[in-house]
Amino acid sequence: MAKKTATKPTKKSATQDELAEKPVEELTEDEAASELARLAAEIAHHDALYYQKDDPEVSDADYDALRLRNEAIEARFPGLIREDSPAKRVGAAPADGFAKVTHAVPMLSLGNVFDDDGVREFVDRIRRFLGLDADVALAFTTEPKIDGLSIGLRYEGGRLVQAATRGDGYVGENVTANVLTIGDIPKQVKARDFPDPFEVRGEIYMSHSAFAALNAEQEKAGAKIFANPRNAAAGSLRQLDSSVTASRPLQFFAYAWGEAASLPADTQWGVYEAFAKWGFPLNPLATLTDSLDEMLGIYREIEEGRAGLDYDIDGVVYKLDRLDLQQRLGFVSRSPRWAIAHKFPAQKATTILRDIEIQVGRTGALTPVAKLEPVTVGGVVVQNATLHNEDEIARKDVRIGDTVILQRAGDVIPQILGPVLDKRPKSAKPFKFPTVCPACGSHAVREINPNTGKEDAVRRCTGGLICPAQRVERLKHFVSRNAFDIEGLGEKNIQAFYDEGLIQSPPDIFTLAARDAKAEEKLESREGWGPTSAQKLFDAIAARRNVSLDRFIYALGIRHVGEITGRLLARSYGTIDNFLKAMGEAAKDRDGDAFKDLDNIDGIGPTAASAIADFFGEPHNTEVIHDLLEEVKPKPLEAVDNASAVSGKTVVFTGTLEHMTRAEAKAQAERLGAKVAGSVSKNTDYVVAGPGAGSKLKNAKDLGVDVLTEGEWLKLIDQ
Ligand SMILES: NC(=O)c1ccc[n+]([C@@H]2O[C@H](COP(=O)([O-])OP(=O)(O)OC[C@H]3O[C@@H](n4cnc5c(N)ncnc54)[C@H](O)[C@@H]3O)[C@@H](O)[C@H]2O)c1
Ligand SMILES: [Zn+2]
Repeated sequence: MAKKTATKPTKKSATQDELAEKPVEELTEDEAASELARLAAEIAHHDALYYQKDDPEVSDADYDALRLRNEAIEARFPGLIREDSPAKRVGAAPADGFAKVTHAVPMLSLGNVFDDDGVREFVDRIRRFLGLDADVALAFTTEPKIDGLSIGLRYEGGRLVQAATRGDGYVGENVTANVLTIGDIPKQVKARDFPDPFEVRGEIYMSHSAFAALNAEQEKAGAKIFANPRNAAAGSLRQLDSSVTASRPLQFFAYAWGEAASLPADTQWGVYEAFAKWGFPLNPLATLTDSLDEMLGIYREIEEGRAGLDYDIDGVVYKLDRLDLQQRLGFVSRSPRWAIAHKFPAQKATTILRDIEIQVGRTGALTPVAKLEPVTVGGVVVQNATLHNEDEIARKDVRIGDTVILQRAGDVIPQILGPVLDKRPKSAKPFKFPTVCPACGSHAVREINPNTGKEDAVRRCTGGLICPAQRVERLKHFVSRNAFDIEGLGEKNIQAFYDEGLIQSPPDIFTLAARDAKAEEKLESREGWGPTSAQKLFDAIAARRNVSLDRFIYALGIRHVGEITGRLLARSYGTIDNFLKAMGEAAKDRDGDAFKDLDNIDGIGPTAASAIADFFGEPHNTEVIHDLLEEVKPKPLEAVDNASAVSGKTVVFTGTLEHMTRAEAKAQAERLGAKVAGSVSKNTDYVVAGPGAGSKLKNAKDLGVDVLTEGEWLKLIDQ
C-alpha cells in the first residue's frame, strides 16, 4: 500500500502559470521546451477524458486554445517538436474493455480554418501542390461537419462484419455488437456492384430531441448527465453492454470510406451517390460546386440554418471532388491535404453575472451555476451557465456583478469565458466558494488524489446521511442488496416513503412499524398494500436489526467504502463500539495513532482513509448513527477465535510466502483474531518475512518487532 505522505495540494508553481501566459514571441528556447512538455501532457490528459471517458472537464474552446498555443510554439521552434507532440496525434488509444481493431486504412482527422481567407489559402495550396493554374476549375463537395464520432463499417460479401471507432487513428475499438443496434446503418447490402470488401465511414450522432430525452431519463435515474449530444452519442456507442446502446437512439451519416476492393466512381460525389443508392444515409445538405464564392455562400447558408437543425454541426467540410487528385495530394501529419473543416465561430455575447448559485448533486458534488441577466446567444435565450468548479472560478477570476463573456459553442451548456475587466464594478469581490454544503450545512471537502497529491476539482458535501440533496440516494443504498437488504423495501418504495415523509433517514426505517401502529392512516390501507404485505415488510425490517457489522458499515454510504472495505473495517475493528471509538479519534486527529492504524490496514488506501475520517468528523453523520444504533445492533463479522495465540495481535506479511498466498495468510490470521496491517509500526507484534522481504523487514528490525519465518508463524498458530 502506498504510504500516506503529506498531502498538501501541490500547486502549480507560479513560474509555470506565468509561462503559460507569456506571448510565444517572448519565450526563450528553454521556456518553449518546457511549455511544449506541459502542453503535451495537458492535451493528452484532456484527450483521454474526452475520447475515452466521454466526459471532458474543459470546454472545447479552452481545449482548442491549448492546441493553438502548441502549434504556435512548434511553428516558432520547429527543432523542439516532440516525439509525442499533440499535433501529430489523433484522438486517443482504445479504452480498456473493448477489443482492438487495427484500421486497414488509418482514420485521421481534418485540418481547420476559421475564416474565408483560410478557405482561399486551402484552395491555393492545392493548386500549388498540383501545379494547376487559377483558371483550371476545381470541384469541391461541401457538407456540414457533424458533431458526433466517426465510425468505420466493414462489409464482407455485403454483410456488416465489423464496426470500429477511430481510436488513435490507427487502432480503434471494436463496437460491432453496438453498431448492429443502430437502425440507420444497413446490416446487409444486396447490390451486385457493392465492393467486397468495403469499409464505409461516417459519423454517428444523436439528435437534439433524443439527447434531451436521454438526459431527462438519466436525471430521473440519478445517472450521469451528458454535457452535449456528442458526448452522449460517444458514451452510448462505447458501452460494454449493447442493450444499453440499443436503448439510445443513434443515427448515422456516411461521408467517407476505408479499405475498398474497388470504387463505384472516380469522384467523391460519385461515391456519395452510390452510398445513397446502396441505402446509406447521406446528409441532405451535401452539395457539389466548382467555385470558391459558392463554397463560401453555402457555408453561410448552412450556418444560418444551423439553429433549425435537430443535430449539432460545428462547421462545413470541403473535399476536393476528384479522387485521383486526392490520391496525389495525400496526407500531412494527422489530416488530408485535399479536405478541410471550415469551423463556425463560437457564438458569443456579454451579459451581467447576477449571482453564483451552488447546486448539490446526488453524489454530494457542489457545482457552481452562473445566474445571468438573460441574453440571446445564437438564437437561444441563456440565463444559466456552468462555471465547472471552484478552481475555474478562481482561474478566470469571475466575480458577482461582473460583465462576463458568454459562449455557446457545440456545447449545449453555455460557458463563461471570463470577465470584461473594464466594466468591473468597484464592489466586486472574488467569489468565496462555500466550504459547507448549502443544502444541509455539513462540511464540504475536496479529496486529495493520492497518485498526484492534487486536490480533486470537485468539492463534496460530507453529510451523506442527512443531506436532503443526497438523502433518497443514500436511503436507496442503505436498503440495497449488499447493505441492509430489506425485502419489500426496494428503490420504488423508498422513494414513495421518502416523498411522503415516512422515511427521511435510516433510523426511520426501524421505527416505521411502531409509528404505523399508532397512525390513523395505516400502511395496509394504501393502494397496492394489504395487512399481509404490510406485516411482511415490518417482519423483514425487524429481521435486519442484527445485520452484520460489515454490511452496516457499507450501508452508511461513506465515499470510497465499498463492500470490500466495509469487510476490512469490520474485521479490523471487530465490534461497532470499537469501530466508532477509533473513527471518532481518527476524525479528530489525522496525525494520531487512530488515523495511522486506519490508514495502515492492508487494502485501505489513503483516499478511503481520509474519506472515512471526513465522514466521522461530521457531527450530523454521527448523530444519525447514534439514532440508528438505538434500533440496530450490528453483530461482529464472524466468530473469530479469541483463544488463539495471535488473537488481538497485529501482524505484517512481507516477502514471498511458500505455503499459501498472501490473501489466504491474511484471511487465516484474521480468522484467528489477528489484525493484518500493510506496514510496520511500533504497534506491530509480528512481521512474517518470506524470501525477498525488503524495507518492511528492515523497519521491523529497527523497531525491535519480532520477525518470524513463515514456518515459525505456522507453528505459532499451530497449523
Ligand atoms: N473539451 C475537451 O477536453 C476536448 C478534448 C479533445 C477534443 N476536443 C474537441 O474535439 C475536436 C477535435 O477532434 P478531432 O481531432 O476529431 O477533429 P474534428 O472533430 O475537429 O474533425 C475531424 C472529424 O470530423 C468528423 N466529421 C464530421 N462530419 C464530417 C464530414 N462531413 N466529413 C468528414 N469528417 C467529418 C470526423 O469524425 C472526423 O474525424 C475539437 O472540436 C476539440 O475542441 C475537446
Ligand atoms: Zn449536504
